[in-house]
Amino acid sequence: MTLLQANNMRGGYGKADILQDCTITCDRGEVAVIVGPNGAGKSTAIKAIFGMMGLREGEVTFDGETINGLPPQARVEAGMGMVPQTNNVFPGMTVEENLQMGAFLREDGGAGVIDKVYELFPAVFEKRYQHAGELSGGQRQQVAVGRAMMTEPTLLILDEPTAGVSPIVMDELFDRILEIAKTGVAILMVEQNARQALEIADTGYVLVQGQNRFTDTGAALLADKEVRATFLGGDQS
Ligand SMILES: Nc1ncnc2c1ncn2[C@@H]1O[C@H](COP(=O)(O)OP(=O)(O)OP(=O)(O)O)[C@@H](O)[C@H]1O
Repeated sequence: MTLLQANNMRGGYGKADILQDCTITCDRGEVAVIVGPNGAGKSTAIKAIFGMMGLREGEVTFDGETINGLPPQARVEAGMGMVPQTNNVFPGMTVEENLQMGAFLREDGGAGVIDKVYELFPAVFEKRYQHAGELSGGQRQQVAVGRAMMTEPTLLILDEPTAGVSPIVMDELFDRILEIAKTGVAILMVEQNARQALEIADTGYVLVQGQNRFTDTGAALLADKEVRATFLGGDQS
């Protein structure tokens, strides 16, 4: 049974449907990446999957249960973790406090998990007593991912984790994300850096006007002439 199955999603803000029959799935240990032009509905798709937006049609199942009616907090309890695109850390709190905030659902306070997060992100460990607002963009993203990991999610959803970071920092973040996937966590990620993201994707979704335009392995999408020409900025290798 696939961990996340979001079938035929239709919905949007107000009267307009941004998502038009959009289907996204993601399984344990798999990296699924959603790419596509600006305004295609990529962020909207993951908002719907996380319960931040209702659907007019379609069904989202998680771990075998239909979760359409559940609010985000209940989805976190069910095993989803979310890293929003912006405002994803508390700048006036220390790094460690940020991580502890991520453990709000845990009865054990997350003591053992914080060590795992520090192991995954040594730079975060080094800065643990600094205010998150003082960190570089890449380090802040690591804290944001670490915060989401504090509930030990089975599905980690990331909205453009590499926005505004340098290529080196992007590679580093993708390496960490792959490491998380190797532990069996399902990763669902929206990315502007489509080429680099598809390189690490087991499955890629090219979304256009709220619909699946292409769905294939990351490698197959990177090799597809039309995808390259239309969505990956030309035919460079
Ligand atoms: N809260 C909102 N209220 C109304 N319309 C919205 C809202 N958020 C997004 N939209 C609109 O929905 C459409 C899809 O937006 P969305 O952010 O999902 O696209 P995207 O593919 O993630 O694009 P980008 O790469 O630019 O972030 C856009 O036309 C956007 O203006």
